[in-house]
Amino acid sequence: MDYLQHLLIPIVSTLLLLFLLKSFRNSKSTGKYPPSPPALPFIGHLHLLKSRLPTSLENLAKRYGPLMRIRLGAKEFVVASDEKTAREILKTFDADFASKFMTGPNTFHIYEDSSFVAAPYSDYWKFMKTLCMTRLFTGSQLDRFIGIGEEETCKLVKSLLKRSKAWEPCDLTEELSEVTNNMIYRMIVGRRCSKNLGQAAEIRNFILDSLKHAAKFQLGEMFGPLQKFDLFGNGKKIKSALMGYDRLIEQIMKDYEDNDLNNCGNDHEKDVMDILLETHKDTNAKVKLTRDQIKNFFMEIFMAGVDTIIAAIRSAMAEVINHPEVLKRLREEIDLVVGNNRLIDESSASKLSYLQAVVMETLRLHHPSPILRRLSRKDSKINGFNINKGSRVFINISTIMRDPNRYAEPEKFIPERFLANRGEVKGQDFHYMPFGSGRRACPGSYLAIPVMHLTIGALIQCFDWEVKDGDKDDNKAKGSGYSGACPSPLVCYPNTRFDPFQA
Ligand code: HEM
Repeated sequence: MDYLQHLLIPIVSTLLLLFLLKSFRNSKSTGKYPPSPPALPFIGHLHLLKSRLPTSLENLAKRYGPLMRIRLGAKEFVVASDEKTAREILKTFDADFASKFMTGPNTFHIYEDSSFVAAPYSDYWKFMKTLCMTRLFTGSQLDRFIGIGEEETCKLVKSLLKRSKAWEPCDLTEELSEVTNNMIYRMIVGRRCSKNLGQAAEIRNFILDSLKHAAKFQLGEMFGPLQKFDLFGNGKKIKSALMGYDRLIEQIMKDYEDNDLNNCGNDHEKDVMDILLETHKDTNAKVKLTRDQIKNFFMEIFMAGVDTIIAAIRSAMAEVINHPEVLKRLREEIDLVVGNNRLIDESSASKLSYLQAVVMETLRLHHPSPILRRLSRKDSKINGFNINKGSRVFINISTIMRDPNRYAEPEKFIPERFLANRGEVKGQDFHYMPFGSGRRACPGSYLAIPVMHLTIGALIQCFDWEVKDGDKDDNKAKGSGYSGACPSPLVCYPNTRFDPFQA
């Protein structure tokens, strides 16, 4: 015991001294660095994050301003919470903040340093982003994806017609989950595997499993030194789920390779896997893609694309069900433009301005991924404050998109506000940026928007909706975690209003 005391006293005193020195240094530089709430030793400001991350950060910003510093365990963050500060970071100094940082318990990732979504601003990231914007998610691939979207929407409507006939409730979130997952899967590997949609479900299960165990890491465990000890065995479970995914995707890749992937000539016939494997084999390509990078890219596309779309459609449906006046106006518009003898398709959806306004308002009020991340690549000055190279930056778009100076009654669902002022989703309005902005903006917006129009349009055109337990859905994000895209169940009865297959 004596021995232990002799050992502990100097360790604790040294740590305390280091902490006091650091606090003193920080307090001396308050004029130059963004303000920060008082921190506790070791945990920093973790104790101040009492609700969902975006809400906690919003509450702190009300006291400490639109640019503040916080510490979560061992890691320091700068948090931007208003339009002007966001514009500085995402436009004026976009290149200086074009890197990102990994979140989550990375120690257990099996494709180390292969991320695209969290990659630093590197040759690999630039190469992949250009590929996304020129071949993977635009042009003929976008046309292919919209065709897939229309087919999957038809399947969804047929499945709901059956439920309606049997007066069975359905969990709309679950139904949307299958449809959206199939869409992304078919876009990626549809040329070879479109018949095997069981594989799509398997991939989703592995990825969901890994995310479920990752979510069990407490913020303190995630940002502190405890992560590598894997105290509760969640790291091991993450690894095991990722290995399951790896086996499956490896098998799919081999199947493509063994079956002569160069079989199809133009991009219109290729799927995303074709294009990536072709790039992988191209000896003249600017960047040599590794197998791990391809596998990780697909996993990240599932993560970035599936739950965001599900969460957004789910929130839109709950809002429309909760607001009968919105439902009525939406339906009148659909009936007028599409008529009552065919199912809505993409070309008619693009003419429905109220439907588009409903989607825009949903993404403003219920954003599935409410915090943008950046990593500063050099020392800079934002709002007159110093930001050091290597600072991790959070941009709280959930707060920015509910700024009362920009939006009257910001907590209310009012699609009409986007009729008067159409706005746009490409990230040039820094008070409305559901797909982010600047170099790191979302490359999937061109896919997501038409799918949302199509699906919501079809659900409103064909069914009346009744929430199973009560009149309304509370439409609150249930996730306490990081991304916010935790779509909760929406159990309701679909009541057939129009059957397009009998028309
Ligand atoms: C409603 C649906 C979606 C929403 C709300 C959404 C939103 C976002 C946001 C806010 C970002 C971060 C942007 C930034 O930091 O400036 C992002 C990044 C990204 N999204 Fe989406 N997204 C959606 C759908 C999709 C889809 C369907 C795909 C692909 C098929 C996709 C792929 C990506 C990728 C790869 C990134 C990382 C880009 C980079 O780091 O350069 N997203 N998304």
